[in-house]
Amino acid sequence: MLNVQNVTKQFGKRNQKITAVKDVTLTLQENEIFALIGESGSGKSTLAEIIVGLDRPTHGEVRWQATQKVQQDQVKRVQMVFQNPDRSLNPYWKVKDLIAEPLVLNWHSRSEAYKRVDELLDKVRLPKDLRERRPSECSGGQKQRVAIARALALSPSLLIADEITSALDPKTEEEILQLLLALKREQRMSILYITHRLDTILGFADRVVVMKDGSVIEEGYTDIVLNQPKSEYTRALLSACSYS
Ligand SMILES: Nc1ncnc2c1ncn2[C@@H]1O[C@H](COP(=O)(O)OP(=O)(O)OP(=O)(O)O)[C@@H](O)[C@H]1O
Repeated sequence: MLNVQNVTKQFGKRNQKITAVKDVTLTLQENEIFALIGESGSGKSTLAEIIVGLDRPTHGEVRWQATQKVQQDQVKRVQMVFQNPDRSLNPYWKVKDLIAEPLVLNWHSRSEAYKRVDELLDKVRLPKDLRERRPSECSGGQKQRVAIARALALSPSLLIADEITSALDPKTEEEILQLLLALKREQRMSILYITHRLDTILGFADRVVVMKDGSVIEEGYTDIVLNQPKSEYTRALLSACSYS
């Protein structure tokens, strides 16, 4: 579905360059959950922002279906949910307006957009009475579901979830993972799931890429990478989260 081809991203000026992503090549398939794993600073968010079109690579490119370059319009095909809903959701807006916003920005009338809000709340298993609430009147898990509903409004084929469960308790985290699995099944969408915790992805992600210092260290089917890690780095990540 999408190829990331030799992508490198550097920040900073000539004598103080930081290479956040180094020559990364990977392919995302249709209808799969693809996990991007690595410790803090390994380049996961930078790569995600390049895929979603929020940033441009210094070298390399992102291509859809082997032929099309990512363009402005294709940003609709990929939507991103961020770690902290308190930063991504406007606190003064009601849930119905937060979810309707991408539709209104894409030429739907407000009444048409509001009609879709109930359907989107349903998709993320939230009750309709949440429509009139503001983010401060929702729990952390509910806020992430609102952010997911908003991301689903434009029916993307790829959803990027960047550490979306890191502020949630284990039970709510598990519920969000189950929701993503259901969305993959029901919407036939792909999900790029970014986390630093390897233990959350078994039985969830189909494939995994392990990143370190901007480079891909290891890649493969999740159960194989977790049960037979090839690199020392992956083994260390596994023992850090006491996976056995
Ligand atoms: N806008 C920027 N300007 C300069 N350096 C940046 C910028 N964005 C990221 N970096 C640097 O690039 C490297 C990779 O950062 P990135 O946020 O992609 O890592 P990450 O794996 O997502 O980390 P985390 O899990 O902590 O979010 C880090 O060294 C970071 O300091």
